Amino acid sequence: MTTTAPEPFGARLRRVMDERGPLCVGIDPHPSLLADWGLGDDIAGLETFTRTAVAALADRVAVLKPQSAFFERFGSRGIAVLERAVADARAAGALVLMDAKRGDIGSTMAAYAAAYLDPASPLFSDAVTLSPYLGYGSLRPALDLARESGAGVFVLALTSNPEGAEVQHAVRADGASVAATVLGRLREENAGAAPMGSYGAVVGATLGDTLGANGVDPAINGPLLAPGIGAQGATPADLPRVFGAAVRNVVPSVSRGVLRHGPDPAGLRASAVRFAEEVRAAVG
Ligand SMILES: O=c1ccn([C@@H]2O[C@H](COP(=O)(O)O)[C@@H](O)[C@H]2O)c(=O)[nH]1
Repeated sequence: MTTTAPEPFGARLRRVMDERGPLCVGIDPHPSLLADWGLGDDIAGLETFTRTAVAALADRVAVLKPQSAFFERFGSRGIAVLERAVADARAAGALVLMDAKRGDIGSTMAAYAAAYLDPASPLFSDAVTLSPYLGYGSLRPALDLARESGAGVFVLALTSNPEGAEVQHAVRADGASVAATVLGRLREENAGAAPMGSYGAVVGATLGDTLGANGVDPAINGPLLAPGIGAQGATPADLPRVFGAAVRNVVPSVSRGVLRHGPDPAGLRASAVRFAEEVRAAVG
């Protein structure tokens, strides 16, 4: 029996970015948003919020990014809502990036990889966010399983929050910063991939021109998830200054900035369209 290799995440992402534009919308059911939408801070509220957001957006944005923490806080019933959201979003044509920021020693990392990157898992997603702070090499089980299953990863490099710099700009004995080291490893992982690799980085849209000032090159021949647009103060117009020539691989991400326009599905869609237009105007 012959089996066909799955199409790599990088190729699938490039295609949906070309078709729909590169916007990623986060599904972050904050307690305050549930209240604003007239919903209870309970499992019924979580379910209505999530279904509404997915139904409004999954047939038009490139990527939906559920924030796992907001589902985990409801225990197993929250995870069931998350599983359903992943399936519904993928069925409507969006790629799902599970924002779980997992990272652990290699043997445990293999279990996290099985949870998100094994197609047999109920939480299988097109990609997952990973934290490299147990050492980039500890992520190997996830990197290998992603390659096998045609999934992707986004490794934290330079996060959008101001506290990240003290760790990420720290300089190693050889003079390279932690962030530049993570980006360099991803560049190696993506070498030779076309149209782009499946190993992405998280680089905040909030960073202004600090990348250049710190000698960090975001060109990794892979996708660059850029959170921080909207509630954290960045705008699509900031993207060229942050990313320079690598801006073509940027997946700009906004959560509360769109979700605050719910619960009316038309309001959510109109907001996503506005952000998408601003991205197109800024990036081309
Ligand atoms: O550097 C990072 C990495 C991840 N995030 C996540 O993105 C969303 C941002 O939500 P907004 O409402 O658009 O501020 C959230 O889930 C974060 O955990 C990030 O902000 N920065």
